[in-house]
Amino acid sequence: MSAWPDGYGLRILETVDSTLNEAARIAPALQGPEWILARFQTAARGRRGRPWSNPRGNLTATLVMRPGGAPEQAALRSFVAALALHDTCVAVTGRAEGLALKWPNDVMLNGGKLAGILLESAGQGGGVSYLAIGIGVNLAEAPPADSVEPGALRPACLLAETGAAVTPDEFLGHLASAYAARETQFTTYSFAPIREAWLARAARLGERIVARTAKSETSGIFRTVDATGNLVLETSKGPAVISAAEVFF
Ligand SMILES: O=C(O)CCCC[C@@H]1SC[C@@H]2NC(=O)N[C@@H]21
Repeated sequence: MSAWPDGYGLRILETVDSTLNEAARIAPALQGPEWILARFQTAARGRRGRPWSNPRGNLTATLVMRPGGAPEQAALRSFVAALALHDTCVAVTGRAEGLALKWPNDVMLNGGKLAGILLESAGQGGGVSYLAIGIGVNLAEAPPADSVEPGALRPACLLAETGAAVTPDEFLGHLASAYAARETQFTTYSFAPIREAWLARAARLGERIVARTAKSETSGIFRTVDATGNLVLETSKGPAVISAAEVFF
C-alpha cells in the first residue's frame, strides 16, 4: 500500500451520523487536512438531499481541510477528488478499462455508478472556513438498482465488477496518497492540468447528454468543462454553460 501522505491526519470512527457532520464538528480546531473514515454511518447523505446507502465494507470517508482562497477555487476540489478516486481505482484493480468520470464528480465503472462525492463548506465574507469532501465508494456491495431514481445510473460495485476485494482501509490508504498528489498538482499549477486529466477520463464527451435542474432541462452535445468547472453543452440555441445540474445519459 502507498505510504500515508505527510501532513494529513486520520481518524477512524466505528459509528457516526455522517462523516460530513463530523467534519463540521472538528473543523474549528483543525490543525491540517484530516481524513475521517467511518465503519458505519447512521445518517449518510448523498447529493440533492438523497440518502446514501452505506453497507459495511464500502468506503465512507470525508476529507476536511481549511483551504483558504475563494469559494469557487475551493469547489474545484470536487474534480481533484474525482481524479484521485479514479487514480485509486486504477491502482487497486490494476486497470483503467471501464472506469470513467461523470460530471461533476461521479466515478463510473462499466457504465454504473461506483462512487459519489459530496462537497460541503462554510465561510464568511467571501472566504472558506472549511471544506469537507465526502466520498462514498461501493467496494463490497452496491445498493439495489431500484433504489435509484428513473434514468439515473445503475449502482455498481468494485468487487462484483472486477473481482477486486479491497477493504475500506486499504482503499483509503491509496486514496489519501492519490489525493495528496492531485492536491499538490492543483495548488502548484491551478486547475488547468486537473481539468485536462479530468476531460481525458470523461464519460460521453462529444455525445448528447441531458443536464437537469429543479427548474429546467438542457439537452446538448457535451463539448467540454470550462476553466471554472462548468459543463458546456452545444445546444440548438448555441452553447449552454451550466454550473450545477444532474447529468443523465
Ligand atoms: O450523492 C452522491 O453521489 C454523493 C454521495 C456521498 C456519500 C458520502 S459517504 C461519506 C460522506 N458522508 C456522508 O453522509 N455522505 C458522504
